[in-house]
Amino acid sequence: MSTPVLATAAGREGWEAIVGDPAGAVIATDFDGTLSPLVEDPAMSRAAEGALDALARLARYVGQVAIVTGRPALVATELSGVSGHPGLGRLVVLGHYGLERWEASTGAVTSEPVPPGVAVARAKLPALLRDVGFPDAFVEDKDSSLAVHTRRLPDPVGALEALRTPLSGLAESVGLRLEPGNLVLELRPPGIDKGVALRTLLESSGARSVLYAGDDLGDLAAFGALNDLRSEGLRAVLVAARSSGATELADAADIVVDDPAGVVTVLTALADAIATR
Ligand SMILES: O=P(O)(O)OC[C@H]1O[C@H](O[C@H]2O[C@H](CO)[C@@H](O)[C@H](O)[C@H]2O)[C@H](O)[C@@H](O)[C@@H]1O
Repeated sequence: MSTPVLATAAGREGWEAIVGDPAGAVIATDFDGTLSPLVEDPAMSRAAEGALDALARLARYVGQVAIVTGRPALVATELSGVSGHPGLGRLVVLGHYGLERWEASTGAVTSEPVPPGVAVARAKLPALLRDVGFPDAFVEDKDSSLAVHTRRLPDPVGALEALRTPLSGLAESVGLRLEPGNLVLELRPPGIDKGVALRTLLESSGARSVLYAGDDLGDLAAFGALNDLRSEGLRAVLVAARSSGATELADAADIVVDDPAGVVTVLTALADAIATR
């Protein structure tokens, strides 16, 4: 498979660094919209065809392969099907934007404590949604955070906008942060994001290079951290999938693809390049 179009010199340097020194590389990818096509019901997300095989091929050569997701680590593990997948025995899943870490080698999850504000928000949320006219908004209770989805409402974008201010008020009143995503508003603990999670992973694995793929606003923090780390000498390839339509991410990427199938193509091309170097 041929090398994908790398729009920037920094991206080309990152790609060459990974191919030339795979043992020093981390391959990290978001789950929803990047490894798995977006679907109406979050419980129905599955890894795209070929995604796990592409990751497993890369895992033979690189220092670390990881999924960095807003999902709870065990949920992402289950939906993606990574547990027990051949070749993914060293994979890690950083869940809840880094609050949790699942290791394929042990099957164990480590996690930070959940702030008490989550329980208060959980109790107040149904009445708030009723009061503002969206009693049918789907609330995904992720234990450490609460995601209010509008995808299945009659006017998903209008509902998202109408819910932003009241949910922001609720989050603030209980010490949480409101984070927007693709037709979702999440009330989650402060101080965690994919930038912090990825930086910690890269430091602990002594990475000299990284490829990170994402699709949504929650991935901007990871892109930001990688841009900062580039000025400290890390080589990086930033991949954006257009799944969620977050143009900010595509604008900041070295490689832009349409969807998870495109991400699989990029991962496969990288594995091919390493295998034939
Ligand atoms: O960090 P990620 O792995 O991308 O997770 C971000 C959120 O993804 C999920 O919501 C998104 O995907 C759903 C399934 O395709 C879709 O229905 C929803 O509209 C999207 O926003 C997940 O449900 C959230 O918990 C994650 O935080």
